Amino acid sequence: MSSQLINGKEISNTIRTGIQKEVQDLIAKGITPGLAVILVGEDPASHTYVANKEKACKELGIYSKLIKLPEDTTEEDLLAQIKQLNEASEIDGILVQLPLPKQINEQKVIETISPLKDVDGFHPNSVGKMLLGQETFLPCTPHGIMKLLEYSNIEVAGKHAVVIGRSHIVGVPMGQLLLQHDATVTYCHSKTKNLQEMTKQADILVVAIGRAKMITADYIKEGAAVIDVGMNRDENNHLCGDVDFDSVVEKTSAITPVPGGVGPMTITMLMYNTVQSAKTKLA
Ligand SMILES: Nc1nc(=O)c2c([nH]1)NC[C@@H]1CN(c3ccc(C(=O)N[C@@H](CCC(=O)O)C(=O)O)cc3)C=[N+]21
Ligand SMILES: [Mg+2]
Repeated sequence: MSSQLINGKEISNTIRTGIQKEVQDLIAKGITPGLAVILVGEDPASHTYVANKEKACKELGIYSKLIKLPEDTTEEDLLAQIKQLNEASEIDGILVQLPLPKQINEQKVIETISPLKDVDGFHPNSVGKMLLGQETFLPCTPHGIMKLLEYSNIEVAGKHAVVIGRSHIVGVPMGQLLLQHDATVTYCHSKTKNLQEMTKQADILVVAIGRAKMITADYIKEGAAVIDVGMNRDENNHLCGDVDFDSVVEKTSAITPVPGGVGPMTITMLMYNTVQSAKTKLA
């Protein structure tokens, strides 16, 4: 079967063109959207993601403020920084890059961010609203995946969607958004028995495990759409996903690559949320 390559880079660019227009309109009205990114420590992958976020802001005309803090930053100092940003009128969105060093309680950090500036959609206030189907900031990766499906004309309603992974950042909200679009949703995780039996029922399979190339052809139903959230390094230090792309591609009707699939969409939806936040300043 011939498979559709879901080009996240291209879909991102299409959506970013629309966002750029919105930014220009806001700037014309005296409002420059602003995003603050706090990066604690020296994790190289985090530095790459943050650099990509900065680049996207620059391209779209969004003001970005990067705050780099040392690995040994205290929780108290980080919370104080966040509180300042909560009050800063030039800042519409606050993102604290995860994971954080072990001396810092992530949940406490997330709950300190003003829900009005929670462009990651991780605050309990945002999570609760999402669960209830109320308007709020949606978490960027699951929201980006819904956009990939939409722009690729992959129907969700009535389909069996299987999500592997139950993180608060990806798996759990992913299943919820798919449910809201009328999919039948199954969650799988590390304690799931007979994972292959589950995934072989998926019309739409979303993989967010964090293990390089774990999902091979044996896990895939013929004609499935496969979305790979993984971001790993293989034995040659090349970026790769959780899906063994070469093994599964022929069985799929559509599939995302890594890189160039979900990653760019995560950043695009962050830009989207930041602009949505800035728009609340309009009279
Ligand atoms: N508070 C918070 N919010 C996040 O949204 C968040 C986070 N913490 N911590 C880490 C994860 C991961 N993440 C990615 C963003 C962009 C790419 C991305 O741009 N990927 C490119 C390639 C990147 C590369 O070249 O290494 C691609 O897939 O094409 C990947 C991963 C956001 N995250
Ligand atoms: Mg993380």
